[in-house]
Amino acid sequence: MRILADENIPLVDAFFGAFGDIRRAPGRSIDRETLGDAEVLLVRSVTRVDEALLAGSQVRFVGTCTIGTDHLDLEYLRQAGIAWASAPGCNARGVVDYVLGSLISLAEVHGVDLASRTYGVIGAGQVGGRLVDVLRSLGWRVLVCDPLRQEAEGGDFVDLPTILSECDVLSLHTPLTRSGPHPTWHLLGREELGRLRPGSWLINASRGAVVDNAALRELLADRTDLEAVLDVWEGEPEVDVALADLCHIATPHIAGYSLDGKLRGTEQIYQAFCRERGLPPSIRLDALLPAPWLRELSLDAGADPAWALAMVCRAVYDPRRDDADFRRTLQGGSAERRAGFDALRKHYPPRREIDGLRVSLGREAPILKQMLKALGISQD
Ligand SMILES: NC(=O)C1=CN([C@@H]2O[C@H](COP(=O)(O)OP(=O)(O)OC[C@H]3O[C@@H](n4cnc5c(N)ncnc54)[C@H](O)[C@@H]3O)[C@@H](O)[C@H]2O)C=CC1
Ligand SMILES: O=C(O)C(=O)[C@H](O)COP(=O)(O)O
Repeated sequence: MRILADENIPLVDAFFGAFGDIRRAPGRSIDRETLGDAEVLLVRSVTRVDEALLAGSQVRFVGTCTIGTDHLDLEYLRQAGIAWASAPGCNARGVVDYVLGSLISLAEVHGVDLASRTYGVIGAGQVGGRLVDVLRSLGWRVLVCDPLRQEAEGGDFVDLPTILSECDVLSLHTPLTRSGPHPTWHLLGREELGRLRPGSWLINASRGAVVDNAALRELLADRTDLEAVLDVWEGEPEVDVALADLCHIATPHIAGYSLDGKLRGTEQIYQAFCRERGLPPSIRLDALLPAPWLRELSLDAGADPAWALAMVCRAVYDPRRDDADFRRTLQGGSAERRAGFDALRKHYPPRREIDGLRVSLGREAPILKQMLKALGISQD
């Protein structure tokens, strides 16, 4: 069997080597010619998979090692009878860790107690749902907007205008959709952005075009009370440099780039491929994951909880480093910036997820214990 894989998919040989010959190509340059006679196509989010790419090809299975599927033309795949799979939830924890790290940085700069803010999570699936659980377990007030879940489940959801009028922090976790009853393209357009509360913080680690980037740039230039954290950009790898300059944290679409999340993505596609072929999966990620560089921390039971939260989160992941790396790439011309965006993603350092850490407390400390539990951290 002939397999073509994005060169940035880790562990392709380990999981797919037994199935046939594997060729690799940069995801953005995969076209009809690169595809050749491949029967299996493994991609990440940067390859547009549609009729233009696949018509007349021999591809029978497409796997995207990502949560998002907006780069796949699912209707075409269905009509063409081509099996496909994505990796739901694979890197959700990494995105939650990114949001936590961003909040900690914002709180430090503004001298704000994170517990005093009201959080609005827009889109409460794998990522948003986990974020809501963590924030609520920390004892913070969280409002959730997810009209699809609201219609399906009823319950404790609010609409977008309520989020805009009541929340000090907005975090976007919807897919990018352009049709259907609740499309998300420019969900936060000029009008919605204009209704942000004074001193609001906006975090977008979903897809760039969920926010009108030009409108956000104009707003941030005008209203210095607002803060934005952007991991995703309209038109990436091209980035609106003026917008990035106005952001508190700006990163090149790496919010979900935990090592665990990336490897899980490959494993999930391997499992989906095995299911498709009626084969029992025989390779497990547990056996392939390297040990984390940091396994354990010890906290004194008398530590201040807000300080401890920041220390523990930052010990594992601090998005300020990614922000600094990214800003250096924004100095050059357009071609250099695009290359810089992709190079940072291709050579991303190993980053682990917070819930892989163990923390010992020494003696009883109920508030710290609850904080660690909220983060999903095991305690001795
Ligand atoms: N920056 C990054 O590195 C990453 C970005 N992502 C992006 O985050 C998105 C969300 O990921 P998951 O939570 O795993 O997806 P998911 O499909 O589990 O959840 C998405 C949620 O958004 C809701 N939703 C859809 N339209 C909405 C609307 N108009 N308003 C409010 N809610 C709406 C859905 O009902 C669903 O509950 C992905 O589709 C992907 O685009 C995902 C992983 C990493
Ligand atoms: O899983 C998703 O959805 C994401 O956004 C991924 O983190 C994107 O990773 P790449 O495919 O852009 O490497």
